[in-house]
Amino acid sequence: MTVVRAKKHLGQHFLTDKNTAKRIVNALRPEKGFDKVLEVGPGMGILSDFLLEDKRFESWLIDLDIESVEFLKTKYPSLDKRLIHGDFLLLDFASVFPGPLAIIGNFPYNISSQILFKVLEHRHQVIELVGMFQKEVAERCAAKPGGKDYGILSVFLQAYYDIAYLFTVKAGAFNPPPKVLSGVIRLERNSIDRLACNENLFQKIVKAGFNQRRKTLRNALSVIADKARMPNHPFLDLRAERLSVDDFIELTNEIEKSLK
Ligand SMILES: C[S@@+](CC[C@H](N)C(=O)[O-])C[C@H]1O[C@@H](n2cnc3c(N)ncnc32)[C@H](O)[C@@H]1O
Repeated sequence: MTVVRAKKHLGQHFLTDKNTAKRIVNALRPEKGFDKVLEVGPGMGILSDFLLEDKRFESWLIDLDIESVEFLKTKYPSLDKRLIHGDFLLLDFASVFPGPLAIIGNFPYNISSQILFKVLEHRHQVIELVGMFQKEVAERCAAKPGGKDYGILSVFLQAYYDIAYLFTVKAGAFNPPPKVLSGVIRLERNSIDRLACNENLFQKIVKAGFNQRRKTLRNALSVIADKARMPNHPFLDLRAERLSVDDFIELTNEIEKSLK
């Protein structure tokens, strides 16, 4: 079988280390309630080999690269409609996967944030994600309050998912090797009721707070409402990076009350 030529614009760095591939697939926890797994960007199938062996769930693959898809068609002739040629970012989830599912991938790093925002958009279906990102992005997802990595992506993701940083992968595990280290993380959907607040206002507050992250929240949030209408709450004297997700929820509820 000829191999797929690595294309830079598709973020193609093929993992060659089978042990790493196995560790990524083994990090899935179907006992959490999914029976379908969608692999984003299977490339030449190093993760798919392990996924398709696992009979606890049904695996689906989507790749944007026609050369990869042709390669995988020959490699896994029985996959049929479970091998999709298409753009994950444009995938109409509801029509292909009506129920709960997990997402896995050694993701193309050039579209990491878009992948994560797509997952957030479909958070009611995506109950788990296991995958590899550029190490910095993986660290940002899992970051705790107080550090420079903690930002909008961390708060939005952690509002809906419990996140664990699993392990780091060196550039030498890929062909061609990327210029950066990689990190594998797992996102698990947390309790649906956690976000007991006005989600729209929550998102506005988080965005405004981090957009001017060196200012106290009282100053940064003046784009949302006049300072005089803000509650007298101690969180407003802090910078956004000091607040946990639960603190942001509490603040959202306080601000909503005082704006009524
Ligand atoms: C980093 S490579 C990983 C390939 C393979 N999983 C591996 O571990 O060797 C990323 C893969 O994502 C695919 N890809 C890039 N953009 C995509 C998109 N928007 N939707 C689906 N797949 C995409 C690329 O074609 C490539 O196969």
